[in-house]
Amino acid sequence: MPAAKPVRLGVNVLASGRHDAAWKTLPDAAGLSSDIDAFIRIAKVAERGKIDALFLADGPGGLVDEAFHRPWRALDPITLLSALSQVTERIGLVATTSTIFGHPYVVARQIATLDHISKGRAAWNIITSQSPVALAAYGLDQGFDQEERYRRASEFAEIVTGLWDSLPNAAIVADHARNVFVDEQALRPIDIQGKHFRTKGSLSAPVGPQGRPVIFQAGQSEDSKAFGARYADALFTGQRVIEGGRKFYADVKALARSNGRNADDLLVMPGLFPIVGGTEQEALRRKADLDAGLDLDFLHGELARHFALDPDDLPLDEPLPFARIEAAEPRVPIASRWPRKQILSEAVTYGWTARQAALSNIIGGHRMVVGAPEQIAADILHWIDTGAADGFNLNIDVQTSGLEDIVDHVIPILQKAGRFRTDYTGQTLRHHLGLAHYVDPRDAEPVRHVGTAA
Ligand SMILES: Cc1cc2nc3c(=O)[nH]c(=O)nc-3n(C[C@H](O)[C@H](O)[C@H](O)COP(=O)(O)O)c2cc1C
Repeated sequence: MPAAKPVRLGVNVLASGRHDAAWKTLPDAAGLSSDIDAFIRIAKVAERGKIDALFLADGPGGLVDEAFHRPWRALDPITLLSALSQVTERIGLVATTSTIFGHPYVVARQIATLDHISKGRAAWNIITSQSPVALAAYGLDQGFDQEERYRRASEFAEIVTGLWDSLPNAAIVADHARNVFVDEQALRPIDIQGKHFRTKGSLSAPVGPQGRPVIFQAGQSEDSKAFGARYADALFTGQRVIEGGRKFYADVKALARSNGRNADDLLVMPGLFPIVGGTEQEALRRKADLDAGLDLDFLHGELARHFALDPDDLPLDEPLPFARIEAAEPRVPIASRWPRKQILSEAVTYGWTARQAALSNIIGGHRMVVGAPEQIAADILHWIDTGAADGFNLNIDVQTSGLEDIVDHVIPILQKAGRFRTDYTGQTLRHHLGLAHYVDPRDAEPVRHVGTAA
């Protein structure tokens, strides 16, 4: 029988936590969005829990909508992770940047730099989003349609990955006698003249400790799956219902295989929003206490916005009008597509009212599970053992108390079951995630067949 799969866990780092009213329970919430000490505290607790990675999602430009209602993560992810790399030793560091804005050279250089300064713990999380506020921030009048968005993303990824391979360490000869430091002949410059981006030459940073930084990708559409199965090592996705999770998992693993990849080299990590208590009752009480601080009018409005309807179309205590919601689908903005699909999948499964839907983490979008540590651990293992996930990106309800509950009460159960590390066994994020050190195929050992001449 094959060994049970290890659980992969990331922490989606949000200033006050995922619960939209978490900030009301915290002192000094006004300063949280840009408080380096608060992020250091989160990083240290996560590393104490031997968690695979800190995951920094991001709004690519402009003040995010979230900021009008709760603390947001105001600090640039790459700069923040660079600082966190110096106060942690092992935990992975995942930085989100978009393929819509800026030039891929900059991203290749920044992530390569993070990989060097963290000694092999960096990952790039690719997003393709183009919110109106970000478009405005970058002076763009309009975004790209779906096909063009992914064509642009592919060019972006080709350039970033090509640049990451372009200055092999073997090229740094430091040869005193010949007065040569970098051997130009050993470089692997790229020359990509695309529709969206053009570049020529080599990166200014050498190949890093992982061979290549890890690549995550966040998305959900069919185009996103095809893109991720080609370029990513791990997919961050939103899945609220296990059947949908299994379908996504099977689809992307099949796509990876059809690209000639080993399906185990593409990890699937949906978001998960656990609310933990000593007992199920305590967890439900924690959730009820937090929910009491929510702004229901705002959430009702956001639910309507996800469905491209008016709040009056969604009376709070009536079942959701599914036919009307379906009819409005063509008007749904891109940013609402994935949360809409996920909220609907759960609402249809459980026959929710608008109130139940509005209170189901519609801003964060991810599946909520409320219970005792044993229940949370069992849920995680059930998804992994029935082909719906390789691990989860945890959205912590309140930082850092919720993370401490996971680290001190849920992770020990997974460890006891032999499904989660009791200590880090390697230095790099690739190692933590069970991914091989990356070797440029041009340097790979040729396959020798038994019985043939060398
Ligand atoms: C789980 C998940 C996480 C995402 N995280 C971000 C993010 O941090 N910042 C962002 O601007 N967009 C984010 N996105 C949006 C995606 O990059 C993409 O724009 C969106 O999914 C629409 O594209 P698609 O319909 O092709 O999936 C996320 C999407 C998903 C599914």
